[in-house]
Amino acid sequence: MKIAIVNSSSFGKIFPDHIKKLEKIGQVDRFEVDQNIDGKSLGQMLKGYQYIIASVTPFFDKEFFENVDDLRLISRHGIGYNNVDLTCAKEKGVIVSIVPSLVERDSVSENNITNLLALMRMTINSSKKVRDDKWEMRANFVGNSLYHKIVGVIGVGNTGSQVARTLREGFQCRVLGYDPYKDKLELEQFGVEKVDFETLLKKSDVICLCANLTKENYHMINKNTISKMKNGVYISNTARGALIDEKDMIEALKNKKVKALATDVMEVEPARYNHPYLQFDNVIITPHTSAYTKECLYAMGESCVNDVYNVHNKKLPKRCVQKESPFVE
Ligand SMILES: NC(=O)c1ccc[n+]([C@@H]2O[C@H](COP(=O)([O-])OP(=O)(O)OC[C@H]3O[C@@H](n4cnc5c(N)ncnc54)[C@H](O)[C@@H]3O)[C@@H](O)[C@H]2O)c1
Ligand SMILES: O=C(O)[C@H](O)[C@H](O)COP(=O)(O)O
Repeated sequence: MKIAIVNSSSFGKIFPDHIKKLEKIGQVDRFEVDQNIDGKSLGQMLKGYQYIIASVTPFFDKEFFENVDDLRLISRHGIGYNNVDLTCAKEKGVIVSIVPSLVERDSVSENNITNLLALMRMTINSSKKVRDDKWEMRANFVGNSLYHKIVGVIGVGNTGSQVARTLREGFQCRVLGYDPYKDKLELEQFGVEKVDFETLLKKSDVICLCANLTKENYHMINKNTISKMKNGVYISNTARGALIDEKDMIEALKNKKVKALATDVMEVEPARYNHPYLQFDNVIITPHTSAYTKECLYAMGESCVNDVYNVHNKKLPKRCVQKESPFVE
């Protein structure tokens, strides 16, 4: 048996005891590949592997599946599976798994709120002034309070519901939720008022993006939808970069329609130092690290190892995407 860990080997993301467990099943190899690697090269590189533990990149597309032979499982070290062509995986008999909901919920929702608070209180810029010996400039850092704001959560799943609960209980926010796949009652248990997209855009002081990326919601935050938002809205995105049309967001930051943006995710990752977002002081970018707490990463690794063991023992993984997703054709 051969197990490939792709783009997840660096910086201790997969813990040594997990590697040891995997080595009990077979040979474990690690690959670091460019996110733009073509499917054919990726498939040829991973030919002969039965199990892949995969990061958020690269893309496992049609060409990839055409070039692998006895692959059994792609275990996403994460929740978003937008980098895997599920239809082709299904045709080829490859199981695609993701980590159980609760594994990432707390760390990711925590980072959505952390980044949001850092934006609203200008924490990064004010702290930088102290390093630059400019304490006297403190009056430049009058922010906004998060307490009692109207927050719009787009995508009320694991992350979204926990963001909502924390902001409602902790910060006494009113939380509006837009999620076409969740009914009113489901949202109410998190204290979220179910609204349509237009209402959310129109009424929210703060918008938290927590939806999975699909063909339907690609660039859902664009010139048209931004124009419907309140002037001076704050946005925090921990879901996927491609939910936002970056060129339209840059325009909105320039004309101050959007007061500030925090994003942990970019349409093209890694984002480089010269990305146009970085011309703005009121933008915070974190390098896709919402899940990066020791607690969360350990549980993610554990889950991937369990998935490999389950498929190796002819059982289904705990969360098989093809079984549970409404987005599989
Ligand atoms: N930054 C990170 O490190 C990190 C970590 C975990 C997850 N994520 C991303 O965040 C996403 C959400 O994570 P989750 O655990 O909450 O997933 P989830 O599947 O529990 O929740 C996603 C929610 O979005 C909803 N949704 C789907 N399409 C929508 C649309 N067009 N408009 C509004 N809502 C829509 C779904 O119905 C679902 O309730 C993941 O798919 C992943 O891409 C990022
Ligand atoms: O979808 C997720 O859960 C995360 O975006 C992602 O998986 C982060 O972890 P990585 O794949 O970089 O290990």
